Amino acid sequence: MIKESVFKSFDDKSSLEIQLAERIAKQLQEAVDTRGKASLIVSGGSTPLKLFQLLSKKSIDWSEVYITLADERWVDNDADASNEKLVREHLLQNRASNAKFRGLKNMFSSPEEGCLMASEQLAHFPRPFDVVILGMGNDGHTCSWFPCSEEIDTALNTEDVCVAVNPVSAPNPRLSLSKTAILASRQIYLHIVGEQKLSVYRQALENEDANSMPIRAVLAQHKTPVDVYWSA
Ligand SMILES: O=C1O[C@H](COP(=O)(O)O)[C@@H](O)[C@H](O)[C@H]1O
Repeated sequence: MIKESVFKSFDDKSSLEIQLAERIAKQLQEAVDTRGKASLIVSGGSTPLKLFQLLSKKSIDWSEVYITLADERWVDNDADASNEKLVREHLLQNRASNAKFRGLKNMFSSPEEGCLMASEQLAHFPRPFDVVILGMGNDGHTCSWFPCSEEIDTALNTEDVCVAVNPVSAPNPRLSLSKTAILASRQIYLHIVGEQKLSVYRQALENEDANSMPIRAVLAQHKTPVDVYWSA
């Protein structure tokens, strides 16, 4: 059993989103005040929509905040499955419309071909990343570290920033930040909602094989602080 992460439980989704948005905004502004700029890595999927909307209204020097994705589906940027589309529609709005956003998807036809360019685009991001917001799937994946993919070992062990992933049980080829890149951060938040994800999270704490439960690669490490925000 691992107990390194802080677990915060909320009775409802809305209280979680309000408090997490407040905390992230404070950390980003502190980073700008201290180091002149800040970096924020965000996930896609369905969980963070309201959190993004709240964050977008926070009073931060957004023009000094560099934002990218933890992972992307290799689809057009205007496709419904695109994480970039989600971020543009829900986070890069209001005050956050001034942020410096770099997506992971580029003109190459596959994530394997686009991987190098995507990594290079992130070269000017402030490191370590100030804040990383992760989600988690019911199969225990985070970012696009899919347990069903052939690339899972690479995603968890490469020193490269990005990795191409082809999940078998989920749609779309993906480009994901690697474990090495994600852990080179000052603060990671795992944002999960619902009883099923709580159960998956608990299984990940018990299961010693990160390849079959990749979120464990984030939870079972001592390098980077991880706060888990869960609500019913
Ligand atoms: O495919 C993905 O799934 C996870 C979890 O998504 P959710 O819909 O269950 O919130 C997400 O964190 C990741 O960025 C996304 O590409």
